[in-house]
Amino acid sequence: MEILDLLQRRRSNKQFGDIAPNEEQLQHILKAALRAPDHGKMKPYHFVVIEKSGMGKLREYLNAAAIEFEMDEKNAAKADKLSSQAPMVIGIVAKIDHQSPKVPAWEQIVTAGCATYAMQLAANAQGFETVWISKKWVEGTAIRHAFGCTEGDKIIGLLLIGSPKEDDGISLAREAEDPTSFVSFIR
Ligand SMILES: Cc1cc2nc3c(=O)[nH]c(=O)nc-3n(C[C@H](O)[C@H](O)[C@H](O)COP(=O)(O)O)c2cc1C
Repeated sequence: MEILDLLQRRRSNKQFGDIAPNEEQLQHILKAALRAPDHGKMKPYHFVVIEKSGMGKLREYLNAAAIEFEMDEKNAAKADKLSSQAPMVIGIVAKIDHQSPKVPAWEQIVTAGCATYAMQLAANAQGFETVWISKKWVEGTAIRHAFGCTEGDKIIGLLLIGSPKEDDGISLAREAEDPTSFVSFIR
């Protein structure tokens, strides 16, 4: 796929087939993350790859969060379902140095966000659907512990990745959007 076409028409999808990226495809995804713009070359992130065999554990962490935050039935059910939606999940932890004299926390979080988006695009480019999920669950004690978070860290997302549900390739927006109303110029 043409890179500009992907950039202009990518979309998220919560429906997945059974196939996860293989080792080589996963490496491409992770290597894309490492080239996110990064003030001070801090690499302020950590990625936790959850494969099919680890989904039972992810389910435990998310269910624990539902209890911890006293979620209503609807959200508890969503938390329970999340681990069965995609064949691979990558957890993204923003490893924030709150003492950095040069790079404020917000810049480090943006870098982790750019890394996440780079992973989405690298997955799309290899024929995989993705969706970035966060919600309150990612603040749970169990998942934070499992992801190796220290106090100042923030889990910014669970990136669900998998093959398209149907055999006809990844879903894309029909056409690029018109940016006119989001742009001004100084000339
Ligand atoms: C930081 C972040 C957190 C998100 N968390 C959720 C979420 O918890 N649940 C959800 O349905 N979508 C969430 N989204 C939005 C989806 O990933 C997706 O972008 C949205 O459904 C719009 O689809 P599109 O990417 O095709 O425009 C989040 C996006 C970002 C950037």
